[in-house]
Amino acid sequence: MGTLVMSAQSEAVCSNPACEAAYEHVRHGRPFPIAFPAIARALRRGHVVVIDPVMSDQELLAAQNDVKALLRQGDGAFAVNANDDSSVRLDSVAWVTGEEAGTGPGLKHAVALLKGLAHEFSRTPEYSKSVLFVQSAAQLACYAGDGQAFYAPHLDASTESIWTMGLNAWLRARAYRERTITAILYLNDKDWDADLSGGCLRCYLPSALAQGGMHDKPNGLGEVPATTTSGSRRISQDRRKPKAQVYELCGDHGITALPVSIESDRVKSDDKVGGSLGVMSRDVAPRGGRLVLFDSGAVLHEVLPSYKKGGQRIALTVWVSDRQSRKFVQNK
Ligand SMILES: O=C(O)CCC(=O)C(=O)O
Ligand SMILES: [Fe+2]
Repeated sequence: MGTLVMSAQSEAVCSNPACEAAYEHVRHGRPFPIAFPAIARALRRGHVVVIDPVMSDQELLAAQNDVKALLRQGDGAFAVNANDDSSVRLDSVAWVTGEEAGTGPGLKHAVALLKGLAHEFSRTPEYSKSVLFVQSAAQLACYAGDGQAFYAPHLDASTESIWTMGLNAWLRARAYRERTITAILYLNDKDWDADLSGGCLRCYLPSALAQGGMHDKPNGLGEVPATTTSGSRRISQDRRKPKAQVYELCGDHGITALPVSIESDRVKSDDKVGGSLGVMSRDVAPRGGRLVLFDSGAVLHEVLPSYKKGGQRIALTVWVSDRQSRKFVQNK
C-alpha cells in the first residue's frame, strides 16, 4: 500500500488502493483535475490555493443533508476533540471513512473527492519523489455558530527533528510528520458572508513561523514548536518569487493561489495585519463547495469564531501524507 508505481506513461502514481478508488470515483464528470502542476508548485512555495467550487450545487446540497443527518443522530458521531486542550480548539469532530453504513452518498462523494487528491498530486513532478497516501478517515469538524468555537494558530504537520523532539515524542508524532498537504472542503452555504458570520480560516505569512512562540498541540501529542528550519527556508524562497498566481479555468472554476508573502501592491481588502500574531495574514471565508489547499508544515493558520445564527461551520479535511517523511532528520 502506498508505494509508487510507474504507469505506461512513466508517471509516478499513488497506488494506495484507498486513494485510487477514491480518485476513480470522482474522476468522471469533473471538468478539470485539481492537482495540475501549477497548483502543486504553488503549494510547494507555501501559497494557499483556493478553488471555487469543486462540487456542483447538487453535490454540495447532498453532502450538507448527510452532515445534517449525522448531526441529528446524536449518538456520539461528533465528539469534542478529546485529546485536545480546549484552549487550542473548541470544535466537535467526527471521523468519516465514507464506508460507514450510515454515511449518505453526498458525504461519501465529498470524502472521495478529498481522498483522491493523493492520487492526483502524486502524478505531478513536484510530488514525484513523494509516496503520497491519505488516512482512511476524513475529519468532519463542526464549529458552533455561538462565537465560542475556534482553532488557535497552528501548523498541521510536525516539522521537528528527532534530535529536538526526543525519540519517544518523535515516534508518537509520525502521523503529523507525514502530513504534507492540507485539503479542506467547506460544506457550508455557498454564500457564507464572512462579514456577518465570521468563521474565516486565517492563514499567516510564512514569516510568522520565524517569529516563534506559537505552539501547536496536535491531539495531545505535546507541544510542537511552529518555528522550523523549513519555515525559514520557505520565507526566503517566497521573497525571491513573490508573484501571486491566479488561474482561471473552465468558466466558473476560478482557481486562485493566494500569495502568502508580503508585497505592498498585493495587499487587498481581505488582507489583515493583526490577528493574534500581529503579522500579515489572509482570511479565507468558508464558502460551501470551496476547497483550500496548503502545505501542512509551512502555513500557520487558525479558525476564527463564527456567529452564524442557528448554524454551524462545517469543514471536511483530509491530510495528504508522504511516507518519505519518515526519515530521521527532517528539513536539514
Ligand atoms: O476548518 C478550517 O478552516 C481549518 C481547520 C483546521 O485548521 C484543522 O482542522 O486543522
Ligand atoms: Fe489546521
